[in-house]
Amino acid sequence: MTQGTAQVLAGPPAAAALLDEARRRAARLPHPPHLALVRVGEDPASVSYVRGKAKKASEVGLSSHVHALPGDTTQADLLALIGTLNADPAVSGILVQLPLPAHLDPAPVLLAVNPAKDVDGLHPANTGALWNAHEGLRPCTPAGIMALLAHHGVPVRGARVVVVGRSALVGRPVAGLLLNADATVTVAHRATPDLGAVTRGADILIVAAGQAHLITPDMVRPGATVVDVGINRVPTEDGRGRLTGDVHPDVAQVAGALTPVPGGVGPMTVAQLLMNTVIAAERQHAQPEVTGELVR
Ligand SMILES: Nc1nc2c(c(=O)[nH]1)N[C@@H](CN(C=O)c1ccc(C(=O)N[C@@H](CCC(=O)O)C(=O)O)cc1)CN2
Repeated sequence: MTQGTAQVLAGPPAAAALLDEARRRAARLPHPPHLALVRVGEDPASVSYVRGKAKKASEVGLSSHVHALPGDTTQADLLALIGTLNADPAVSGILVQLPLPAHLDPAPVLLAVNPAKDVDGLHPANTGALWNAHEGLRPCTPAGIMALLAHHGVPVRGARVVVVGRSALVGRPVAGLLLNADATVTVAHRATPDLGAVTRGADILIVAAGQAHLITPDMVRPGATVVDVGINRVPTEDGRGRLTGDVHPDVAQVAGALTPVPGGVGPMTVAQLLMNTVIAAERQHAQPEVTGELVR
């Protein structure tokens, strides 16, 4: 039972709209915004994501450079590169691809990025701004989810939203963005007893738990909007593997609307990164003093 009745909330058209806006706004700036992509090691998924980000950047008129560091790069060398990129006025945005190899501690690395260039929105200055509803750069997947819902006309204001997952990359920041948009937000996680009782209360259910098919049809209110953020690679007979989400395909029989995996939230992450780079470049153009090492 994989063919359902739920409306498909497709990512590509929403991503295309965001990319069009990024292209238009970038063209108004005196110089193309520049995105520095930092990757450490050769994790195949990270190699592919960073390559995709650089390709999309050039499609919307941004310049980019991939700083590919060897897998045995030290914390000090990585921090030194970030310092150089912070101080370079030609660099509009800096993204450090995650996860980093196990010997590197991501917290000081994210803290080292100038918040004005933090196009991943993960510096505490930006996460604090998010939770206080102040201006700042927003994390890409959460902001992409909000743009996806808006593109497909899903109202958030006043909705009961349940977020499953509390990661720094998705669960926590998307909860903050939803609160700022006047939703009533519940965050559930692995210690939540009777998860189904919580998720059945959702008008909008956002699942970023990293567990394939965690959400089954009995856990979804009929007609609810379900956003599947999971990207799980499951083995196939040909050995190539297949992507599947955190939401069981049969949920399409119950939900009113559902994001597919692939082709749902994923493309929004990259589009939002490029939009963030344009926003960062616009602010730096208006306020050149924040581009150096002054702002932490
Ligand atoms: N510094 C960051 N690291 C990571 C982030 C992030 O936002 N910032 N997010 C993820 C990975 N990611 C981007 O980096 C990402 C994941 C998925 C997609 C995507 O378009 N997925 C496609 C399927 C792609 C495939 O076939 O493999 C889809 O869902 O349709 C883009 C970006 C972790 N790291």
